[in-house]
Amino acid sequence: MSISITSIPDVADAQQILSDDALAFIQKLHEKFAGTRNELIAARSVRRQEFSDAKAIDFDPRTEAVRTGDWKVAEAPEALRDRRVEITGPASPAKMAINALNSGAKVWLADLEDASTPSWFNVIDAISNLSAAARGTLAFTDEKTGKSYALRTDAPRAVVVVRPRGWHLPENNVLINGEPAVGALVDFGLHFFHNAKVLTESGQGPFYYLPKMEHYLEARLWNEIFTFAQAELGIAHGTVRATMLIETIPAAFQMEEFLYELREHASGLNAGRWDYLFSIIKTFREAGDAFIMPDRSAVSMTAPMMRAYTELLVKTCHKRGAFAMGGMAAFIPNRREPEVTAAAFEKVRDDKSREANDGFDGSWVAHPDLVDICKEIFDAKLGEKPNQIDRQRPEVEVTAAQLLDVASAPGDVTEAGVRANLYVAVNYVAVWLSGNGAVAIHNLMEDAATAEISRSQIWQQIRNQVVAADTGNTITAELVSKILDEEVERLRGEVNNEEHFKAYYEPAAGLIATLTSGKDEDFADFLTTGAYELLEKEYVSKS
Ligand SMILES: CC(=O)SCCNC(=O)CCNC(=O)[C@H](O)C(C)(C)COP(=O)(O)OP(=O)(O)OC[C@H]1O[C@@H](n2cnc3c(N)ncnc32)[C@H](O)[C@@H]1OP(=O)(O)O
Ligand SMILES: O=CC(=O)O
Ligand SMILES: [Mg+2]
Repeated sequence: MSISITSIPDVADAQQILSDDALAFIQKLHEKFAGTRNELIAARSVRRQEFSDAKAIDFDPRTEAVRTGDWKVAEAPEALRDRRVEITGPASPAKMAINALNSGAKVWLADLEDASTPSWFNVIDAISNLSAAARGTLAFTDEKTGKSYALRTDAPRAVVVVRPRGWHLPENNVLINGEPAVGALVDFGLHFFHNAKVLTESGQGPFYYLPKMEHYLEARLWNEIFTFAQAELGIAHGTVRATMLIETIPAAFQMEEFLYELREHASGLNAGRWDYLFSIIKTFREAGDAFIMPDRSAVSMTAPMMRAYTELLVKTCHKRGAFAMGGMAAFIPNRREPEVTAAAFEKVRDDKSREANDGFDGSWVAHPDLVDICKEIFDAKLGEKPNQIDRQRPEVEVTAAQLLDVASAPGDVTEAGVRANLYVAVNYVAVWLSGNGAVAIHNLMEDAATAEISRSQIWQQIRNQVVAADTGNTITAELVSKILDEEVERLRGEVNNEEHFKAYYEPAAGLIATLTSGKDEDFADFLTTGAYELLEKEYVSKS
């Protein structure tokens, strides 16, 4: 087997990050694990069709012994015993990495996933920033503003937990025998190769968040990867700690199995609510009325199916000695608009209070100005304790029917909701193509997961001939196409820069038009797969 790269991105230490030794490590990971990854990805769509045909999923009787057995995950290392507030955000640009590390949060989820466009520049810049952060040398001067950024030394910095790409995305800039590498293995492998030892020696470690898994065999694969990588670099078995996102509907039926598979490396589970909603829509997209979700803006964490999901997650984690981590409230403060900030603070306060009261051990925030609110709420709940893993929830009993009870979610499907979804989906993809994987739109954080909900809802509404509650119109491909044209024109006016519009918004609109058609052949498993192909095109910039 041979490994090559398409180019060296314009990042100061890119040569070193892409050294022969580092690439040889990626190649070994690929040789050992890419085949299994490919099989597991292929198995997803077979199972998805079965779930949709059955209009149901159930707990697997074959793994009953895991669910009833007496076992626990490995004890948390000191650096991960207190996770009451975690800030998420991309690891590139460096200023965001520094802002996150300095934010006062206990943990920084350094994101190469939902919040990141995986351009070659961004991937290598992220690894470069993570490497400098691990060594305490990360610094940055913003050429536009002249502002300098340095790591704080007056107070503890956030512990770094890296989220590699989901299993589905390739890395087209690393070729193994001429074929694209697996994005997740490149992200995991480069961070591990360069930083695992340094982090371990400094009292942290190679800590990861694992996204978008659909089956416990995918967790088993990660466990094998960790075991191999540790042995290969002479790092003690069990040094890696991974928090798995439960953010697909099949995964909700396998929380115990996920923790069991990774028990020697597991830190906990996270309730990734946005991808979870997307996964419900995706899995049951043609399964009829019982799975039609109300407008995205109407679905909240208090909907019965979301309560069932989070209650089961807390119960399962604490039974197994693992952390239960809350998810992302998408409301974003705005330093220039105090009333927006006040509204965001109130909504985030409600969200984090519910999570703390339910027994979560900590939660996520999307912006540095939200760290104090989350911290204050968990401080009040935890008192002197670093977490509330000792709080068992024996009273919680969650059935398959409750997890799948989409019909009870209050709210309607409206044409206004269709319009909002189209606006957000096109706008987000355009920003993504320009190199930013997260953006505030109408005071909400939008990232790959939230945009997935927007585009998949429309496909589902067309396919199931849903009637809009506000206009009485049936949502058809023709109606969506008309609204899409109107929203694209609106965006053209707002962007007010024809060159920029043509470079990013036109390809984004084309992609969204295809993905929302309601036709089987157009439902892509992931929006970012098509967007990634567009990234390759000449008119889309590298950073
Ligand atoms: C579904 C999920 O997976 S959720 C997890 C994935 N999503 C995310 O991680 C999104 C994280 N959040 C963000 O990326 C950003 O907050 C955005 C894009 C939503 C908004 O960013 P901006 O428009 O830059 O916000 P704003 O202008 O208020 O930022 C103020 C300052 O805070 C910084 N900042 C904002 N959010 C973050 C963050 N998450 N991490 C680090 N710094 C941040 C900005 O860089 C800026 O710094 P500066 O003053 O030094 O220039
Ligand atoms: O990754 C988190 C989510 O909500 O999706
Ligand atoms: Mg997600």
